[in-house]
Amino acid sequence: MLQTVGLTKDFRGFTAVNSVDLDVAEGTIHALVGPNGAGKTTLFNLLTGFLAPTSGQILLRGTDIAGKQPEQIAHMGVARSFQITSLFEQMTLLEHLELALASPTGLGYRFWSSRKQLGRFKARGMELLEEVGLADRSGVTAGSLAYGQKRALEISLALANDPALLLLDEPTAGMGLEDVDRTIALVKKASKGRTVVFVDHNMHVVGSLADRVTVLQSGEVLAEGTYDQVRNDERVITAYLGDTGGEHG
Ligand SMILES: Nc1ncnc2c1ncn2[C@@H]1O[C@H](COP(=O)(O)OP(=O)(O)OP(=O)(O)O)[C@@H](O)[C@H]1O
Repeated sequence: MLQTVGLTKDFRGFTAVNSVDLDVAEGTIHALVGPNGAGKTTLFNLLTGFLAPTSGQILLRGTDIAGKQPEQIAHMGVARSFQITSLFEQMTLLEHLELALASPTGLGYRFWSSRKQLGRFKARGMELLEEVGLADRSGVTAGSLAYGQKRALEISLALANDPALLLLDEPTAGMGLEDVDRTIALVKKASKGRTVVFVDHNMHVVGSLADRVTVLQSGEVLAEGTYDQVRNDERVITAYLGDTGGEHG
């Protein structure tokens, strides 16, 4: 589904992603982990076109998408959620979904689109809210949601255009235990029929979801394998013990 070959990103002489070879099989859930500053977010930004690579290839079902614009990559069936919430506080949940569903059509993100035009996305919007457990909140503004619900809304937005590849940047960051478990169940459900790549610092989340885990350190792949393989890997243990970030669980 997704392969990177020698993927590299330099920021004025500092190599944040260094010759990364990643192989994500179709239909799997793949975790990217690593200490703070390992290059996970930069890698995500490369995969989704928010950054252009310095060198290397990004093959999406065999087509090189390196250097393409985010919207071109989105049209090829890739969606992402962000580490920091990116919602419109004053808009209702259903309006968020309607706009997300309208965006790839001729309507685009036109806030002046008439209610009638957006209305045709209502049924699908409600289905998506149902999927993430927010159907009963469809008419409230995003600003009034609890943190965990905001993150669930963001996942529903990423799912709106039925992506073949879903990228989730720290889907459980800042969540309490209950929301974490709810999100694990949600991602499992959302992964049916698609490929998921996610970044998370919470090893409970990684162990519960990931078929494969790639461990990054200083921009390079340190280890790759199943969760049990990588967590028993000496190099991985050393990398984490050496990291004083302290949020890895
Ligand atoms: N635009 C930029 N310009 C210069 N350096 C950058 C830029 N973006 C990221 N970096 C550097 O690249 C390295 C990797 O950062 P990145 O955010 O990808 O790591 P990460 O693994 O996602 O970390 P975290 O777990 O803290 O989110 C860091 O040292 C960071 O300071």
